[in-house]
Amino acid sequence: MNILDHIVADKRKEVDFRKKLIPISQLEQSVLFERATTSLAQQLRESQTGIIAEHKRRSPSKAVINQNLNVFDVAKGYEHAGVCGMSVLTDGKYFGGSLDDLLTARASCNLPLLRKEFIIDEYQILEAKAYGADVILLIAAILSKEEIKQFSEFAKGLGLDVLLEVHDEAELHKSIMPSLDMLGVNNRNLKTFEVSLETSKALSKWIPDDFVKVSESGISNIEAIKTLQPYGYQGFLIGENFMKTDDAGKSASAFIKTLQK
Ligand SMILES: O=P(O)(O)OC[C@@H](O)[C@@H](O)c1c[nH]c2ccccc12
Repeated sequence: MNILDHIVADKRKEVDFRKKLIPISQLEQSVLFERATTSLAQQLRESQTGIIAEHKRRSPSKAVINQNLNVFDVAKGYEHAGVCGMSVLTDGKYFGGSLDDLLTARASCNLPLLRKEFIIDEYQILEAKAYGADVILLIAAILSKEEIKQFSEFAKGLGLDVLLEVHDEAELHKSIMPSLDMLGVNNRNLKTFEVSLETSKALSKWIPDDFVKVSESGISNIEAIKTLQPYGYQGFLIGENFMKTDDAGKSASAFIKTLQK
């Protein structure tokens, strides 16, 4: 089994347990369930910079990135920096995140929030909504075409944007459907952790213009963005580069200022 198989196997157990603990009716009673969401896709279309900044404490590929920052400050800092949206890792076992992190980010800023999670069940989409997300991530590598359709339509019904993540041509071809807002190309192979911006370049031509193109992972400098923009990318998901510093918001701010020059 590769790491992704392990994550998904653990996730199935976790979701089964959560379902027993908190019934859907309770999730639907969250005040946030009625909140009007903000479209990240729209923000990216209107932006010159397109930065989606992530909160990530650790990852299976890098071990600890930073355990010392608090989500409330990071969210405020990112908002202040002028990012388009924030991604919040909610997986606990492999990334050290939680749904509480999402809630804290929601309480701290008005940015569109992406629930960064390994979604394998509609229940997790209801959780995303109940904890203040505006966007969900769907990962093509762990879902069938039918699941992508079912989950994305379900999310759209709740007013959430959908970012669909792919890593190769086959995943992309099975995924293109009208219920998605953004197509993300992950430069990191989640099975081997290899990172290459070439992945974004190679796949861009297969992404129809009606989707906002997002390049994810391994972006650590302005040059990477300048290289990817001509390929039609309008969104750039950056985690480690900001999170590894003492002040993620400040790093994002400096990055965006340089990008605007
Ligand atoms: O820290 P980086 O290299 O800037 O990457 C951020 C983000 O793209 C990455 O965390 C990510 C992309 N897709 C995922 C799916 C699950 C978990 C994490 C991810």
